[in-house]
This record gives sequence, C-alpha cells and structure tokens, in this order.
Amino acid sequence: MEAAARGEPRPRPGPGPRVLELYSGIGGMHWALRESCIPAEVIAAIDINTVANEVYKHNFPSTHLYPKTIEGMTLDDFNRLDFDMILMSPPCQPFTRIGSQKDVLDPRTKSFLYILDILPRLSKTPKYILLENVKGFETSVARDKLIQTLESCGYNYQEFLLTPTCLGIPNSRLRYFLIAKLQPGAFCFQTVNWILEGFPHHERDDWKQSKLPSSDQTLSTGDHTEKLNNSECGHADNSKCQEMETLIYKLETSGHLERKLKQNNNLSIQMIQDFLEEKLQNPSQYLISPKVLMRYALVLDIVGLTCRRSVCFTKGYGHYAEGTGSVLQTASDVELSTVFQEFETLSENEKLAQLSKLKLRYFTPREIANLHGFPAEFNFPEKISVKQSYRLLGNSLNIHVVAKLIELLVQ
Ligand SMILES: C[S@@+](CC[C@H](N)C(=O)[O-])C[C@H]1O[C@@H](n2cnc3c(N)ncnc32)[C@H](O)[C@@H]1O
Repeated sequence: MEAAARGEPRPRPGPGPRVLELYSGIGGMHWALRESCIPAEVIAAIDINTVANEVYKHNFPSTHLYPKTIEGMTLDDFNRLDFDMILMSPPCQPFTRIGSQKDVLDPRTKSFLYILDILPRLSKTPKYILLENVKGFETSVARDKLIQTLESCGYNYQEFLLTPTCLGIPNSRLRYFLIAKLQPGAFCFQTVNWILEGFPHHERDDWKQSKLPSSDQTLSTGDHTEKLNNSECGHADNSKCQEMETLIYKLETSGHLERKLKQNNNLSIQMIQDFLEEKLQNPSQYLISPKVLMRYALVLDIVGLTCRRSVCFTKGYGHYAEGTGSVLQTASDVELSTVFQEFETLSENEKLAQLSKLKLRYFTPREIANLHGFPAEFNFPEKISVKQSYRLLGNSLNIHVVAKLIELLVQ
C-alpha cells in the first residue's frame, strides 16, 4: 500500500518545490513547469475528465493522478500531499463573454471557491500559486474573492493579461494569469496593482530591478491590436459600428484587413509554416468539406503559410466553423482577395470552384499543440480521436507563456 493511501505524507522526491496541479487536463501546467527548468516535481494532479486523464497518464505515467473532483478532496487529503506550489486552470465557462457569465453562481465555480476556503486552513500555506483563466476573469467576483484570500494569507501577487504573440508565437490566446508568492518572499520584479499586459522587463544579471514597468516597458508586440481583433476566443468583432463599415471582401472591413496586415508584417513573430507537420497522416480528414466551405466561407479565419497570426483555437475546433480557430490555406500561389472578388454574384458551383482553389484545411492537433508550445515528446494515446484532441487542446494553455510566468514566480 502506498504511503499516501496509509495516510502518511509522501516522501520528498527532491530539493525543489512540491507541486500540486489542479484541473490538470492534459498537463499543460506540468509541461510548462518542465520547460521552466525550475527543479520542482508535480507530486499530484487532479481532474475529473476521464479522456484528459488518459492523455495525462500517457505522458506522465509516474505522476500520481487523482481522477476525482477537487471538492472530493478533504483538508486532510490536501495536508497529506504537503505541497509548496499550486498550478491551476479552473473552468473558464463561468467567466467567458459567450459563456454563462454566472461567475460565482455557476456550479462550475464551486470547486474554485472550495480551494479558496481550504487555502487559509492548510497546515502549511503553499509558497507559490499560479492561476490561469480567460479574459473576463479579471472583472469577476471570483477574482475578488481570490485576491481577498491571497491578501489575508499574506501573499504578494501580480496579475497579467498575456497572449503568446508577446513571445513571438503566431497565435492569439489572450488569457488572465495570476502569480502569487507567500511573504516574505518577494518577486524579482516590482509588482504593481494593475494588470500587466506584457512580461516585466528585467536585466538578466540584475533581476532585482527597481523601476516600475510602465506600459511602454512591457513587451507588447501587437497585443493591443490583438485585443481589438480577438478579444476572447477568436470570435470576430461584430459590433454594430463595424457592421456599418464597408466590407472589402469576405466580412472584412478595411480596419480588419489593416490589422491582419500589421500582424503579418510583424517580423518579431514566427511564421505559421514553422509550426506545421511535414507529412500529415491521413490528410484528407483535415480538408474542409464543400458543405462547410459553402456555408461558412465568409466567416472562416483563413491564414496562409507565411502569415504571422492565427486566432485562438477553442474546444469546438473542427466541429463548429465559426470563431473556433483559424484554418490553413495550403495553396500558396492564390490570393485570398481574388477568390472572394465579386463572390456574391457567383453561382453556387462557381463559388465552390473559387473556394476550392485555396485548398483549405484544418490545423492538425499536433500543429495546434506546436502553437501551444507542447514539446515533441507530448503525444496523444492512439485511441484518442482527432475531435477529442481538439477539445482537450482547446481547454489547455500556452506552455511557453506559463513557463515564463513560473520562472518569474520562483526566481
Ligand atoms: C481549463 S481546463 C484545464 C486544462 C489544463 N490546464 C490543461 O492544460 O489541459 C479545466 C479542467 O478542469 C477540470 N475540472 C472541472 N471541474 C473540476 C472539478 N470540480 N474537479 C476536478 N477537475 C475539474 C475539467 O475536467 C478540465 O480538464
């Protein structure tokens, strides 16, 4: 029988922090911890999703994974785990613009409120906390309760709104992050009581910088334009005033096109082609069907191989066409604008013939994993379907962004 099952604390594996990964999903936090090179060990992960747990176990067979609800863990269970760090991505549906917005009244927030209740009562308050959630969380009651709890427990903390483009990755995924460190531990940068929209600058040899990171001292490669364009999860900004603007082609106004052009000309961001698989297995399954093309062509976010942008991939990718993530134009010799020229005047057959020239396909799960920063060693068990992979990746996070935050948290 294992020590934990006998009610005894687990033996310490090494010198670094012992990490508890809550809402572990497919282990995005675990991969980020590895990338951060912090000498830490995930001593337990907890998630209720059986499919996600299959993927987690496949990639981290030696990590103790609890396939149960967080509320199903007692205070004693948590105390026995004897952890120093919590990494967590609570469910985001209660806080998204298109979700329920029920905030703390949504039953899916219950487990998070339970964690806030447990935190001050732990026999050892963890030294480090990192939380990830959607944009929208920052204005929630749940966030206010989190801050109250952290302040009453004696944490220093910093909030962020970050997207992978600030690290040169051609994918928008604007997310809320909070890192908290138990006092007297101090951060290697000056915290501020507003939300940072880039990573704080620091001198490699002088982490204890004293200057306040003002807005122009943060790395904000295109963040502002991105927020306007992709404020949550890649849904086109269909506000009333834009409906009044002239459409150039597709449903794009000159403003949309200018923004995309600016993103594609931003040389600090890599090209989409750097994230693609060389040879697809069963490529026909990724082609966009004529039915989807005909119904959704105008709302698909289309990116080419040399583009330096893509919109946020959500769990509905490959299933719902609108606002769930970009699709790839594999025909590099065709101009998107020419395909949509006088499109409305064409017959159905002519429309399909035009659209087919683009050779559009979905990104594969591996390619989305690449954009999310998952390393080559990460993979899905064979029995996990493409659709399930999209769902799980859509719920996950950008590894590079979180790895950098873990470094900021611990250094
Ligand atoms: C936003 S996803 C986290 C994804 C994860 N960070 C990853 O990289 O895949 C939220 C996860 O919380 C899990 N979850 C939701 N409510 C839960 C609860 N009450 N107890 C345990 N896990 C829960 C879901 O199954 C889902 O995998």
